Amino acid sequence: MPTLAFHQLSKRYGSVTVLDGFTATALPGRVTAFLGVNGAGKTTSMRIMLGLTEPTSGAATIDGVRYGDLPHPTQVVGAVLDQGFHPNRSARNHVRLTARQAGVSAHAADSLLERFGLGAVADRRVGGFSLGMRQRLALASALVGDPSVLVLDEPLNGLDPDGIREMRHLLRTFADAGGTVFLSSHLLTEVAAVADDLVVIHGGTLAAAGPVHDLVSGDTDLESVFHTLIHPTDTQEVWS
Ligand SMILES: Nc1ncnc2c1ncn2[C@@H]1O[C@H](COP(=O)(O)OP(=O)(O)OP(=O)(O)O)[C@@H](O)[C@H]1O
Repeated sequence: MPTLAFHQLSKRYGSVTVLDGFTATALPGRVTAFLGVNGAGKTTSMRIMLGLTEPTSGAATIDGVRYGDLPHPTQVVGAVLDQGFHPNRSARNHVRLTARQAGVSAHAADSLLERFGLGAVADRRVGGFSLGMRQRLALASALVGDPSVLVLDEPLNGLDPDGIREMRHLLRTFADAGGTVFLSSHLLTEVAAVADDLVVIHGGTLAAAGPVHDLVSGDTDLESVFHTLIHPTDTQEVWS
């Protein structure tokens, strides 16, 4: 099962440096949460991992191979990024189209819609879907190629409590079966409940990484640990 690795990743847009030697890994069998303030470079790093953005230097690899060099990328990596759904396309057509591109049967696509509770609305246009329904559809599409890696940009956004519980269960099951899950989120309480490992990015570089239980313990919670990392002079140091 694949390890995701960001090696000395840098990305500049003109005079703006977004990533500045960012190095981190996400391991198989683990749910790794990717944290950072707005604009920290999480989406940019994920886009580089998925071959959608070119780094200025460094590389992002999946078991040592860049996404663009994988022979069958959709069978290795499932991704949820900015959900650019065609609003007039039905959920069924959307997943079937993704399935066709991945060389998967329409029947398998339909079963995924059922599995994600979208069977009853499968023929409705996605433009009328709630944010939570879009998240489910995006995840169903990401799983179409039966990948061993999931790269998910804010997959918990817009989900109701049941949706969050289902998502947690799905990610846990996926990782327990050996899969690699790498997800960004600002919902720290939910992250603490689902993640095994954390990767925190700040100032374009790695601010902290490691198992949640090593980083958050005793009377601290993830929120205060995160705050201390991002504003180290505000409070006493939490991490050594
Ligand atoms: N195509 C682009 N051209 C110029 N700047 C960009 C481009 N894409 C991203 N940026 C900038 O890079 C920075 C990092 O953006 P990014 O979306 O990666 O952050 P993020 O950590 O995902 O933020 P958020 O938590 O708000 O989603 C931002 O300042 C953003 O404006």
